[in-house]
Amino acid sequence: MILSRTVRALLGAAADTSRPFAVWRRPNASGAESIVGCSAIGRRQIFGDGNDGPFFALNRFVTADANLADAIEGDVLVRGGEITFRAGATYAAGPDTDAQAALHSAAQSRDPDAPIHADDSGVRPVQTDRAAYEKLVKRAVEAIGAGAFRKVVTSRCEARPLPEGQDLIALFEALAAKLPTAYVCLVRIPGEGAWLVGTPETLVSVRDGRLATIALAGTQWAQEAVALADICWPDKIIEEQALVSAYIRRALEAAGFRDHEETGPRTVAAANLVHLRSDFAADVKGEDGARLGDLLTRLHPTSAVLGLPKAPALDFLTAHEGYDRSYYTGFLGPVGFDGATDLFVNLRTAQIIGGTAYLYVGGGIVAQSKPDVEWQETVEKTKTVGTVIDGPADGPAQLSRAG
Ligand SMILES: C=C(O[C@H]1C=CC=C(C(=O)O)[C@@H]1O)C(=O)O
Repeated sequence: MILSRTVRALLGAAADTSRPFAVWRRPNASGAESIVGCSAIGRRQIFGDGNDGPFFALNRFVTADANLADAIEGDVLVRGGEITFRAGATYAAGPDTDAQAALHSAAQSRDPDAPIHADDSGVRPVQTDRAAYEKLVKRAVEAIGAGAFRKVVTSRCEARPLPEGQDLIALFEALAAKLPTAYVCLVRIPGEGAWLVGTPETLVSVRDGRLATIALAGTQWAQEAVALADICWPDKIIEEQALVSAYIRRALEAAGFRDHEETGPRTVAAANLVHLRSDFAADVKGEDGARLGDLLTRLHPTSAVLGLPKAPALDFLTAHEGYDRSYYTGFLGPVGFDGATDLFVNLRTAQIIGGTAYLYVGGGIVAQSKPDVEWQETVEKTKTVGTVIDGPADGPAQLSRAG
């Protein structure tokens, strides 16, 4: 998937004029879609009254209200390669406002081949080295042993330099080519760098009157060629994933979606990794949004990114994790875009500030977890986005080994 020169020029003009944009390729889709905001990032309610998208939502790991997100307004949309501009309640082929006209004219005079960079400003996250991460995991296992919680998801950040003059869109295209089944997106936020994401995890999707969510947990990585169906999971991981499924089931029921369907767990591939995944679906035809908003606030952050029970797990992370996750393990995605809302957990992700990519990675810790294995799991997880940061794209990622 290669963005057209016209779309490249539009996104480049947005970057040059400090306007936020998001460009994404949905799982198994061939083309990309985009939203460009003509104003700075604002705040929007995702589900509920007054939600008249489209906009692109971004929420942080720690948030007072998951249903109230940072938002890139849908002032300009790109669908099927076609650019349209918001004109009141509809979209037109040409600009309708002065801000849209200014963006359009900046796009027309921009060299489409000129690279698009991330701003060099933004708060750079603190990195955690191997010794400190293993100490964190050991501490988490001790807290579980002392009965503080059953599971906690610890994480860390690692910086990698980008090649000189690296183009953000080239990184996005390379990642999309590598990860055909992931949700791949690039969000450029003036003053805060950009996020490059290749996530396997849907948080909530609502389209055609159906709601879908998943419980994703447990990680193994490649050792030798094994068919997905033949991959065995230790009891520790089966229990860890079952905890996440139980948590999602409870959230669905508490929000009033009692007649939901559940399938799985089954093994799924995500780049060089495999996970256990259960799928949940419910009929939401005629919903006014209140129950969906309630569900979102119950789901986020799920026990796949925080732990269980949530409150003591968060207290532990606040006290010991030692850095700000920012949008990592938050969620993002288009809202009210062609009548659908698709939110994904911000995993397998890098924040790019200037010429540096900050990779965020983590893993679920339970009573039997071993610090060195948990460290290795985070190293394996850096490879999902790291594959395009460290080298050129060479076709879709293959699961060659499992263990
Ligand atoms: C927290 C991450 O992964 C989560 C999602 C799938 C599997 C996970 C695990 O095996 O621990 C994590 O819960 C991450 O990739 O940074």
